[in-house]
Amino acid sequence: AEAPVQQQKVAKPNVVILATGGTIAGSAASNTQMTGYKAGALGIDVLLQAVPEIHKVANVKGEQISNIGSESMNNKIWLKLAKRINELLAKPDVDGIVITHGTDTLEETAYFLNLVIKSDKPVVIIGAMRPATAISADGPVNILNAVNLAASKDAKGRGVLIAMNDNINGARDVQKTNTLRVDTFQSPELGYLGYFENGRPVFYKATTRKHTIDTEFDVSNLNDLPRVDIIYSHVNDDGRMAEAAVANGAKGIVHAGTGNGSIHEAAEPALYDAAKKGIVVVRSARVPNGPTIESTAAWDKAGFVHAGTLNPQKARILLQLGLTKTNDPQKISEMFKQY
Ligand SMILES: NC(=O)CC[C@H](N)C(=O)O
Repeated sequence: AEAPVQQQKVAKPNVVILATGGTIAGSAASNTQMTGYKAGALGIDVLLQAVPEIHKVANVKGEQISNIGSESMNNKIWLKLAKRINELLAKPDVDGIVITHGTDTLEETAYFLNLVIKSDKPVVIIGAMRPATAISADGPVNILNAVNLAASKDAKGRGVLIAMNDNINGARDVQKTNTLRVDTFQSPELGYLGYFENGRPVFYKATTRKHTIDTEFDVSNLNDLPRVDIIYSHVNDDGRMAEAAVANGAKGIVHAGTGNGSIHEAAEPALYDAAKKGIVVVRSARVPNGPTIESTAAWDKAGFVHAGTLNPQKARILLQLGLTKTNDPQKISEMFKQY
């Protein structure tokens, strides 16, 4: 006799949510309060209780990594987070990761993880602009979209993704572009990778830059990262900040220059001195859009690296990781062309 037709039960994907703090876990005194609340006040369990729908999509587990305002993010939490993600994704029964994070430095954590996670499984970062206690809080829908994305096979191999306000941005190109609005995360220069269409992630583009399993960076034996300072140029810049960076032990300096990464002539001597001491200097731009490219000036001769389309805070991360491998500006310059 023929065997009865069996209903094939498709197992739900397993997604782990790692909570680090931020407005998404923020609590205010009233539901009309949109600023001045306490970020990182609510634990992971409270966040997940607000979105029971996620359990239809995936088997979800939560872990608390930290509970801070992301303006206070540091190397220690970054390394803890990266090592935990690598450990989890190495398990065959973990299919994807969602990280909840404050929005202030979300783009930095995203790019850091994009360079050090050793798996092609989906890693999604989200935050919120309105505290969890607010009317029309944006956290819950971002959590639902993020779990959909982390559970999706389509999200594999695309690098770390940011899922906020129904858009999918890539870690390398995303920026917080507005201090208050919920549509703050954009990739103004290079565009979104995709959108959520009725909760379903749909991709239209992919980055050409190396990430995750294709990078040379490995944090598994690191307990700290090299010190890199950012110096923001302006009228009357006189190089004192560059001197202070050197005096405080910077191994690298990112110069957020005017225009196409220009340096004030009064600040040049301090930066040339830094380069002579073996400190790697990267020229980036305080202008929000457009690449920082090579120059005909003495800057290239001095070995200053140009940041391309990375903004100063992202250039800083690539320089930190580059310095774990070499302090040869030429080799670091190659990294800025690849990542
Ligand atoms: N919207 C936010 O998440 C900002 C809150 C806080 N400053 C943080 O980044 O954690």
